[in-house]
Amino acid sequence: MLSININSKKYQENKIIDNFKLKINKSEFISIIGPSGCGKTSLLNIVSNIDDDYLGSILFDNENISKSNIGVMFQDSRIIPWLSVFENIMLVSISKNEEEIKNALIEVGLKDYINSYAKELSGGMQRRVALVRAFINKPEVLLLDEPFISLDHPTAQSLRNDFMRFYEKYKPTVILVTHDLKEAITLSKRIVFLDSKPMKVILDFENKKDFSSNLDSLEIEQIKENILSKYPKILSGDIS
Ligand SMILES: Nc1ncnc2c1ncn2[C@@H]1O[C@H](COP(=O)(O)OP(=O)(O)OP(=O)(O)O)[C@@H](O)[C@H]1O
Repeated sequence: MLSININSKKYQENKIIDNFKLKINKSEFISIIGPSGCGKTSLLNIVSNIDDDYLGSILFDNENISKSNIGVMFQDSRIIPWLSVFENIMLVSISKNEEEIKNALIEVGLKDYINSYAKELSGGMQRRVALVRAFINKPEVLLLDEPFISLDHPTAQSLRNDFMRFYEKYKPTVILVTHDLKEAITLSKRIVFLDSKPMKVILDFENKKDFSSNLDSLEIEQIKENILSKYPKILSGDIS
């Protein structure tokens, strides 16, 4: 279990998180939706150990999260442009297993680009490299900050499919931050809606849909409409 318990997070005198608690089961995939500025990125920074300037504790399997293997994926791919695709993955790989890296790149359709410079790839391909990088060390916890944003619809859709294949294979505990309610409904069985000042959970929604459906299906649209009509308070200008 991932146990998030943040008593306080401040930037200077501005307290953005106050007594926030969230428990996520092992291998559970949750989405987090909340208004801009409520503290989602700050939360991911704390869980991923990027930020240790807070009061509270983050435990995974009852141990401090700093002992866990954590993967991340952000809005931008954050790959190194002057290294090859292969070198970008090798750089972060713990096992340094060349065969494994090549197979993972082939699995996301980058067979012909393994030795290309990362800067030569399209935005969608760069995001695939970031996807392989996020999973290459078989993380126990995977944190995603809008990883499918700013891509055209088919590219985003195919990246989501690749992502779900890797998720099913390695089953990490996942937190996905997104503003896209349909994306959250399509990918995750639990959606946590937040509000701001300070950050708090306003709805912890269990998504009981059949997980084979795709984002453009009528079923997903209907679940979205149901959620929005049943819980109008979660409506914010940031949800699409
Ligand atoms: N380094 C910082 N210094 C000061 N204030 C910060 C810093 N980082 C974030 N904040 C403030 O903390 C609050 C939460 O920011 P955060 O980026 O975590 O929100 P968010 O929910 O991820 O927003 P968005 O959806 O727009 O990405 C905001 O009011 C922001 O201005």
